[in-house]
Amino acid sequence: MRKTIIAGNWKMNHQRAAVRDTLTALTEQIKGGVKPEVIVAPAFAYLAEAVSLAKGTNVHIAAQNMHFEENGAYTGEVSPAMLVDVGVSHVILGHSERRRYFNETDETVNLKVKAAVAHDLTPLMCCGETLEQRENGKMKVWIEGQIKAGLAGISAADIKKVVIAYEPIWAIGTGRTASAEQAQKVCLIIRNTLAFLYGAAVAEAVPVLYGGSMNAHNVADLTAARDIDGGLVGGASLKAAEFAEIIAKTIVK
Ligand SMILES: O=C(CO)COP(=O)(O)O
Repeated sequence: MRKTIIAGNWKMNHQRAAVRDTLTALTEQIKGGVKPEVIVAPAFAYLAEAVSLAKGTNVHIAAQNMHFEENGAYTGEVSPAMLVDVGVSHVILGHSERRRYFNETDETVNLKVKAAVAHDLTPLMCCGETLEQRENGKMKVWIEGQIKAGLAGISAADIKKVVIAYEPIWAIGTGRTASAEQAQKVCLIIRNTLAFLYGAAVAEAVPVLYGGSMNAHNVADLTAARDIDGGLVGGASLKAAEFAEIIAKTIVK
């Protein structure tokens, strides 16, 4: 059975007081036994504080990015070892905003996925197509390419430590969610690509999440789909009550 995961990507939102208030309220609201695994990704500045707030609760803390090197002259960067050192357990890699605004490529994403796995950090590797690619019939080839390139050199043993997030760029922050049918179709493409690379049994074990305007109204529909194993939630994860509702309505198959 695959894990079901709901992850909140806070992006560049929430300063110290809001991090504290939201995490405290969230852990309170979901403490009575939670079915999906819950992850929250605050900004770098608050990771240590978030880890200490989440200690002893069922919320895991993720970073939103990292460098692939251990240390060195990389001004402004944070290494995998530093994330582990502060108690972070997961890391979002290759988000489309990082690809678009910070020149992330499949090659750098791949180096980061390898580094994460080597440090026992669980990577949430993102992929997703633009509206133009979708409308031009290029979605399948694009997604397969992102998965293959992002996972190059990752062994069958290590892929079991990886989570994939399908985030169609046209659905992020737009209020325009992919329908459950559209999202399932792409998550199946991803699983078939994993099966091509690692065999069907291994592919069945890898969680594939959907992200893009996910909310309390659409989460049940989306997570009921066979190959959607949870969500990577942006805007709707910023308020504890709304995020807790999403978690509560997630279908764990
Ligand atoms: O990018 C996302 C999560 O990583 C999705 O963002 P929204 O849920 O705000 O569309």
